[in-house]
Amino acid sequence: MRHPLELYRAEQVRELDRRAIEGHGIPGYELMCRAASAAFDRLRARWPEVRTISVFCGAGNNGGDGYVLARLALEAGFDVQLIALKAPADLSGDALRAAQDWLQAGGTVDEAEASIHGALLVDALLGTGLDRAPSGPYAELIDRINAHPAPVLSLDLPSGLNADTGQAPGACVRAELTVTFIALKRGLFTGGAGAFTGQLLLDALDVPETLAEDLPADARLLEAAELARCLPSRPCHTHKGETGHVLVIGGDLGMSGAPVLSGQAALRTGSGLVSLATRGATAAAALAVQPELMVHSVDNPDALKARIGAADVLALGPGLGRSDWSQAMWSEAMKSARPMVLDADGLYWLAQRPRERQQLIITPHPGEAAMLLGTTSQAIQADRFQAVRSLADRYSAVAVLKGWGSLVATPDGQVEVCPFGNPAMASAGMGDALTGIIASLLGQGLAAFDAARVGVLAHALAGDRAARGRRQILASDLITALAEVLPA
Ligand SMILES: NC(=O)C1=CN([C@@H]2O[C@H](COP(=O)(O)OP(=O)(O)OC[C@H]3O[C@@H](n4cnc5c(N)ncnc54)[C@H](O)[C@@H]3O)[C@@H](O)[C@H]2O)[C@@H](O)CC1
Ligand SMILES: [K+]
Repeated sequence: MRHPLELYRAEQVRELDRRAIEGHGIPGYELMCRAASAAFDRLRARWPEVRTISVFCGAGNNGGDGYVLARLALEAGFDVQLIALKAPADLSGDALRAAQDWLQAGGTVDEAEASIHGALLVDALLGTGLDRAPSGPYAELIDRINAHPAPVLSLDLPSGLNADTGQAPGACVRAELTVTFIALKRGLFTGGAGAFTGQLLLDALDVPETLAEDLPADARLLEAAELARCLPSRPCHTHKGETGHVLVIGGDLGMSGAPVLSGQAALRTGSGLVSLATRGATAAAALAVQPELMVHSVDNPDALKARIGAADVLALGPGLGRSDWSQAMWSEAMKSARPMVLDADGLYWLAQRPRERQQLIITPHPGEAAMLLGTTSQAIQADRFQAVRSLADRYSAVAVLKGWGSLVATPDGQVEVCPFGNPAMASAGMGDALTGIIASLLGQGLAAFDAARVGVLAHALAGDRAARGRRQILASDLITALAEVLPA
């Protein structure tokens, strides 16, 4: 049924649960038992030496999963401590039945304050039902779990994480392994989620293949194989005039490095010709760094117009600045109908003077996204899916929202999520490299959405390749690594 790359909102996963129960006659308690059993199998595979566990159960069905897992572990001869935030008698539905079966099997229930004695902690406090920041005993218990030295297995979601947004509104469990059920929740892949999930595994609970028919996924995960799929191999007679001429426009005084990085990235991604249109004073410095670039000193709009006439694709914004020169260059470039990637101060000018144009890709980080949508970066991060859709809609552009779990959206609401990339990439110039990669792909004939999503993917994979075991990499390291991740 669901392709494993398809991502859903919590409400859609509830609908899948409902269809399994009502449409296919699989009782809710049976699903709960399958979930617990799948998680217990993973627990034993991951921590084969562990025989003592502490299971933390909340008041809903996530807690029910915990009760069933506790019973399965008890029956398998484990020493099981169960700490509950609500007395079994106060539970309802399947969770109540799970708790009754636990007690029937001889299990006991500790209160929230009990000292924790497991060598492994199973987090079944909150799942997709989270509807507010944990407080009181929930927040205290989450803090105690995180302070405890034992590893944590989270059921369905790390408790405290919002399944839709990937944000934790308050305390949130930091798991070493998360086993998620039925379908992938979109919030597991962006925002702050990576800090909480640890390794992530999906178990679809053997529900019928047809369950997700007529239920379009909310978003889709990018996979590495897309690179080879979207970048066909080149015919033997390819020459440099056939692979797109990229013009990078930027490099105000003191900012000549940014367009050079974009230009280098475009060259490495496969552009045959890459030109820079930059300020007279910085042109010589740019040329000295990378002789394969064609560097033009452009001091007025007419000079830029001539350069645009010779190019196939524009990358507008790297180091563009906010001076009169910057504004004049921006206005001239925006008149052209060439496909364009707009980044950095190019986005600053767009926020000042919103306008529509065909074939536009915008690549803001959360701060720039906030500027474009007239809000704060906290508000952007609070719901990145909503933000990237708003950007694409408001600017009639393909929008890339950068940051962990980069998102790419079309104006009609399609969203793809990049699950690659790493914290060693948190350094200056990474965005300039991405701009150059995407512009290069546009120049090689990819449609705007493909150029953006495959560009984000290539950038993240090159970042992962360059980072292997390193704390920090430079944008130039990533650009060099592009050669290793792009198909020949
Ligand atoms: N049949 C099903 O629907 C299945 C559900 N499953 C499990 O059920 C979970 C969803 O169950 P529920 O919808 O009962 O939701 P949860 O178990 O996630 O939590 C809901 C309860 O927590 C309370 N709550 C929400 N936020 C809180 C907060 N910050 N602090 C304290 N309490 C809070 C709610 O008021 C409600 O009582 C899934 O994540 C999954 O683990 C699985 O067993 C698979 C089958
Ligand atoms: K949980």
